[in-house]
Amino acid sequence: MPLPLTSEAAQNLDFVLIRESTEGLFASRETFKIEGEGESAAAYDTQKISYQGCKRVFDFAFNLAKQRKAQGHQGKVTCVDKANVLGSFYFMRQVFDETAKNHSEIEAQHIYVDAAALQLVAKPWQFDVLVTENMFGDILSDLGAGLMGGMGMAPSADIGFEKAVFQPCHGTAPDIIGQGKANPTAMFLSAAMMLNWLGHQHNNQHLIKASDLINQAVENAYASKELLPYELGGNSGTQVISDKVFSELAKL
Ligand SMILES: NC(=O)c1ccc[n+]([C@@H]2O[C@H](COP(=O)([O-])OP(=O)(O)OC[C@H]3O[C@@H](n4cnc5c(N)ncnc54)[C@H](O)[C@@H]3O)[C@@H](O)[C@H]2O)c1
Ligand SMILES: CC(C)[C@H](C(=O)O)[C@@H](O)C(=O)O
Repeated sequence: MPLPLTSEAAQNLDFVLIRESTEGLFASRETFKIEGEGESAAAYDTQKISYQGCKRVFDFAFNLAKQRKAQGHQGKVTCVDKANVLGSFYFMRQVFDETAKNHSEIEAQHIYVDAAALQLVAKPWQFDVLVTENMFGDILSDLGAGLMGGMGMAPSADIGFEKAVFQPCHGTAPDIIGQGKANPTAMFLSAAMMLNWLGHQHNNQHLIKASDLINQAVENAYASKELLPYELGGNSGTQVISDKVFSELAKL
């Protein structure tokens, strides 16, 4: 893939960002309030960080790090918080430390979100699995997408205990609507993640194989050096990138 970071280490960039997506600051969408009027008015959004919400997302992060370690990755989980300022994040950090004790074969570390923003740009290859609150995850996942080449490159998944939704990280891209410039790669990679997840859920090797084939076709399409998406300064649009990925898929 063509990457914005030119350092040689960046060529081996491979981390997963896990975002708790049911609570955090976003939970306030249900309870938002404005008190007072005129110049004395103040708006309040309240962050919710629950023990159960933390526990399930941290267990998921450590289990993922374990699977990745078996595939040769670092075996490390980094909790991104702001525990030096907000009590809710101090609480979250305590649950992280408690959970880490049950996964002693995995290295556990913390980083404040502002430091994480710097480190994700300066040395992102130091990370393996990052786990964080909803709002921080919303912001850092776009940063992560930028590191891997842009919004059109980044797949994502919302994974529950039994059900999951897969979609690219990006939104509706209103600034490029109708121009044929949208990069479909994130959509293909999200579909591959979906097949992989379904394959593991249902113990179906065909689905896992189909997922591997899509990933390989995308990799081969970019390895050909024929593609440079608009978001990276090139002129490969939706049709060109799709055609190339389909033709690589047909060869596998
Ligand atoms: N997953 C989601 O449901 C999701 C995620 C983000 C934004 N949104 C919604 O989408 C709308 C637009 O939000 P936004 O503009 O902040 O974010 P966006 O992700 O739609 O766009 C951000 C930037 O990335 C570019 N981009 C996005 N997808 C691209 C692609 N496939 N190929 C090339 N470039 C791409 C856009 O052109 C834009 O410059 C809003 O209504 C927002 O709420 C939804
Ligand atoms: C549209 C918005 C609610 C959405 C989110 O934060 O979940 C988006 O920003 C995203 O990153 O998927």
